[in-house]
This record gives sequence, C-alpha cells and structure tokens, in this order.
Amino acid sequence: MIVIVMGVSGSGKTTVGELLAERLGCGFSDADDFHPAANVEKMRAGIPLTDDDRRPWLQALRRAIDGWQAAGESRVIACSALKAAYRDQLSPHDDAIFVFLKGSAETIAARLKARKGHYMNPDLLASQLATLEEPTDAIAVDIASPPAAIADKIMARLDARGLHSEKRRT
Ligand SMILES: Nc1ncnc2c1ncn2[C@@H]1O[C@H](COP(=O)(O)OP(=O)(O)OP(=O)(O)O)[C@@H](O)[C@H]1O
Ligand SMILES: O=C(O)[C@H](O)[C@@H](O)[C@H](O)[C@H](O)CO
Repeated sequence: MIVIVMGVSGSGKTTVGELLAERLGCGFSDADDFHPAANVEKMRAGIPLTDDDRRPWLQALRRAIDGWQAAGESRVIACSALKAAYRDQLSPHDDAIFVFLKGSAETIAARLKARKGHYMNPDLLASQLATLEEPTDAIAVDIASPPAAIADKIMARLDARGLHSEKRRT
C-alpha cells in the first residue's frame, strides 16, 4: 500500500506522515528529499516552483514508488502534490491512496512562522494555496487537532476502506 500525505507547505505532511508510517509499521519518505538542488535553492529564495521544476522531482518519486511496489513494500510518502496533474503523475494507475491535510491559511502560516531549520520560505504559502487543487477522492482530514489525533483519524479512515496494515493484522 502506497499512502501519499499531501497538502501545502506547513500543513503537517512530515509530522503526520511519520506517525502514520509508525502506526502502519512501514517506511516513510519525504518528497522534500527528492528535489534537485536547484529547486531547493528556488524555494529558499522564496521563488515558487513551476510545472517544469516539479516534473523531474515527481518522476524521481514515481520511480521510487515503482521500487517499493516491486519489493512488495508499503510506504508513507509526504508530498505536496498540489495539482491533480501532479497526483496523476505520482499515481498513474490509481495505485496510491491520497491523504489530504486541510487547514486554514492562518493556522498554517502560524506553524510555518514557528518552524525552525527548514529551507522552505514561509512567504511561499500564498502561492502554495493558489496552486492547490483540492482533491475530491482523497481522505481529507482537518489539521486543527494534534498530530497523534490526526494519525488516529487517518487510520480509522483507512480501516473503513478495508485497508489494514500488516502490523495490525498479525
Ligand atoms: N497537527 C499539528 N498541530 C500542531 N503543530 C503541528 C501539527 N502538524 C504539524 N505541526 C507543526 O507545524 C510545522 C509544519 O509541519 P511539517 O513540517 O510537518 O509540515 P509539512 O507539510 O511537511 O511542510 P513542508 O511541506 O514545508 O515540508 C512543524 O513545525 C510541525 O511541528
Ligand atoms: O510543490 C512544491 O511547491 C514543493 O514540493 C513544496 O511544497 C515543498 O517541497 C515542500 O512542501 C516544502 O518543504
């Protein structure tokens, strides 16, 4: 099972994704680590990425997904996946489950402002929100609650879809 935790920068993808992977008993990967250096420098400088910037990044991620699937491994991935076309690139055969972390601009801006040691320039939030095309078929969860409560909610929604982890089955 491939689960992609998506949403704008600061919505909590890494925080919630790591907890979710723990609960599912599988590995976790952060799409942030797949960006070419030029993309990271752009974001650090507060310049929004373009479709062309994101293409090789999404391709690299998809290759990684192919690898996990070939190895029969489940994985939780944190990836903004802001546009429907990006989600199609990541999951061309609808073989990934998307979890959408949804919250107000105010909540996210405050969290980004408080976050330390990350390359992402908080000024990019407006462009992230403008680029976001909200998914209609994802597991959408509100980010107002603490991370553990959000992870619990996602687990319940996965269960409701009949998707149980190996860990919980044994
Ligand atoms: N549910 C939550 N409640 C309170 N704080 C949170 C919650 N989720 C995340 N945070 C905090 O908000 C900040 C942003 O979270 P995180 O880095 O996980 O977001 P992200 O979506 O992965 O961001 P990016 O896409 O920029 O990497 C972090 O400092 C994190 O500790
Ligand atoms: O599509 C994008 O604009 C990027 O992926 C960003 O969202 C960052 O990677 C990340 O969210 C910031 O750390």
